[in-house]
Formats: sequence, structure tokens, C-alpha cells
Amino acid sequence: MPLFRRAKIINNFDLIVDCTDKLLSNWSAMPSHHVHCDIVRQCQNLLLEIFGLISFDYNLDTLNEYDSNKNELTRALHVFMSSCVLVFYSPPIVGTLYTNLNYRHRQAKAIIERHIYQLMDNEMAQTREARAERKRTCLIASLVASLQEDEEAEAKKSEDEKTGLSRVELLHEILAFMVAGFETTSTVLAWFIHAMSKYPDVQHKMKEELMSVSVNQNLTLNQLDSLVYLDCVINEILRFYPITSGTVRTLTVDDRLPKSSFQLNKGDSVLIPFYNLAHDTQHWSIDTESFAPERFLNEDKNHHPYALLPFGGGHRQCIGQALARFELKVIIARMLQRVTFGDGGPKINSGGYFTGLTIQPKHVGVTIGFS
Ligand code: HEM
Repeated sequence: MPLFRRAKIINNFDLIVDCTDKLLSNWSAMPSHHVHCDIVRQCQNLLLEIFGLISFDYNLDTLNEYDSNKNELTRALHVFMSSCVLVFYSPPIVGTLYTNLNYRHRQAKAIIERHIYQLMDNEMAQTREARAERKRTCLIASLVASLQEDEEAEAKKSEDEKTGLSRVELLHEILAFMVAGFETTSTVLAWFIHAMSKYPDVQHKMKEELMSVSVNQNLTLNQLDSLVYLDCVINEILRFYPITSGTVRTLTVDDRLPKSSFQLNKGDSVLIPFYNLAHDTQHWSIDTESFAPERFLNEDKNHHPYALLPFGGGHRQCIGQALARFELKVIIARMLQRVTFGDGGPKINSGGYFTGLTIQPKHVGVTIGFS
């Protein structure tokens, strides 16, 4: 999607910096010895606010200093996502019963639907010319542009003949974007913060790199582009702590695995396991169990392309990967210009993981020191 190409994404640089500054300002109001145990939620708040503004021109107000849950849509999204986790890991019949009978889920879904339809209507209320212009820069405008002109007429056609999306189909697309667009990136950010508290040398090296390109606290796009070690750290976070266990493809023809000649048949589902590939010693020179961002500068610079697949691959690879990488780079650079993450203690910051919609760090307790 052209909207998620770098040329468009970089227009959001100031917006991402401003949102990060808001979170930093909230953190600075806390006592310096405070151990932050809600890092996963704080990262979600940051990415939700950014994604809402970038994609939907909508302020979810999650960085509100007094109440991050003030907005009705934000609250509904959190409820909806917790029930999605339950449904995702339950047998289909249990999932259907739960979503049909659970009052909180039904209420959250109704609120989300009302807001999304409102977003669509606001977009449709613009003139044709304004919509055509906005389509080039704004996700919601671009999605609304695919709405069917005459839904009733389209409904009478066969599936192959139909063009565009109905309002309900668009609702589901927008909801999928909302969920995929913030939960993933925020989980990577939470793993990053946990990793920094555990690997102070890496954090120190990143700060040195930042200081070498920016002596004052400004941050420009050119400076950001020159932060090579920071890119290595992001890659190592994605390798060391994959946030999804893998992806699945269904075979459209019979095939055999190249080395073992193992027979696969049309219709078989094949799991591509991200964690195993990223930790398989056959594909990496430096110990795969060490957290070593330098590997991407040296020995493992030319690793097998399929050994690291955090965003999947092929036709169905992640549409938002350039946006996610850009958001992460800006946020991390901005944070490390101002703060140092410290280890809150062996028990409270013991890591481990929790599998929700993504694989999240379970026990994170960090101190946040301002310099
Ligand atoms: C670090 C953050 C992210 C990670 C690790 C991630 C990871 C993934 C993965 C593994 C897939 C499946 C790819 C495959 O099967 O080959 C995927 C699909 C997808 N992602 Fe992301 N994602 C991230 C951020 C985002 C963002 C920010 C957006 C929205 C702007 C997004 C939107 C999507 C969509 C719409 C798909 C489905 C694509 C399709 O089925 O054609 N993702 N993502």
C-alpha cells in the first residue's frame, strides 16, 4: 500500500516525537526511584495514540496525564482485545458462545462499531475532491475510497463480480488495522525497554551513537538515518524476542521439502516458525542465545534472508513493516536522548513471556532515570 511507503511515513516524524515527549513528560512526573511495572500498557498507550492520529486522524487520548483510559473507544478496544485473546485460543464453539453471550464484549464491539462508522461517515461527508486528495495521505480516507457506491446492487452480484467493499467489510478491515497497527509495535517496544534494563552496555553504546550525531536534544530525520547501531538493536530485539511464533501457509499444489524430500500435499498447512529460524545455530555465526546487536554489523550481516522473518514474507507479508520500523526508531532514539532504563530487581524484572495476541514480556519492572 503506497501509504505505508517511506516517503509518506516520514511525514509523521514530528507527530511521533511529540507523542513520545508526552509519555516522557508523564514519566518525569514520577519519583526517580519508582519501579515501572506497567511498561507493556505504557507502550500500548503510546502506540495507540500515534496510530490513531497517523491512520485515522483520531486522538485516542491514551497519553492523557491523568487518565489514559478516558476515551470510550480506547476502553472498548482494550476489552475487545482481551476477549480476542480468549477466542483465539479456544475451540471455535467456545469462542462463538463467548462473543455472543459476554455482555462486556458485546458492549465493547458496539462502541467500536459506532466509532468506526462515524469515522467512515466523517470521511464520506467531505467533498469528492477533498477525498481524492486525502486518499493519498490518510489511511482512513484511502480505505473509505474502496467503499461500494451501490451496496444493494453489489449484493446481488456473484462473489467474483463484486467490486469494492461493503460497509461491514470495511468495518472489519479498519478494525484489523487498528489491532495489527499498535499491539505488535508496542510489544516490540516493551521488549526493547526490558532488554535495555538487562543489557546496560548495549544501552550505553546506543546513547554514545546518539550523542555522536546530536549534541543537543534535537533530533532530525538525517540524524535518525545515520543511527546504524540502533537499527542493529531493533533487528536483534526482533530476532531474540519474536512477538509471534510464526505464520502459516496452505499449499495450493503438491510439493516436496527440498532437502528431505518430505512429501507435502495440496491443502496442507505449513507452519513457518519464526523463533526456531531465528535461534537455529545453522543459520547464525554468533551464539543465537546471546543478545548481540553487533552480529548485524559483522558476522551475521549477510544471514540467510529467511532466518529472520519478523514481518513474514511473500505476498502476505506485513503491510505495516516500514511504519513499524520507523516508529520504533524515532521513539527509541527520542527516549534514549532523555532517559536511562535500569533493572528494577531480579524478581520484578525477571522477564518470561505471556502469549496474548502477541508474545509479550511478562515480568517487567524498570527504573527510568532522567539525565
Ligand atoms: C513490529 C511490528 C509488527 C510486526 C512484528 C508485524 C508482524 C506481522 C506478521 C508476522 C504478519 C504476517 C505476515 C505473513 O504471514 O507473512 C503481519 C501481517 C500484517 N500486518 Fe503486521 N506487524 C507489525 C506492525 C504492523 C503495523 C504497524 C501494521 C499496520 C499499519 C500492520 C498491519 C498488518 C496487516 C494488515 C497484516 C496482514 C497482511 C496480509 O494478510 O496481507 N502490522 N504482520
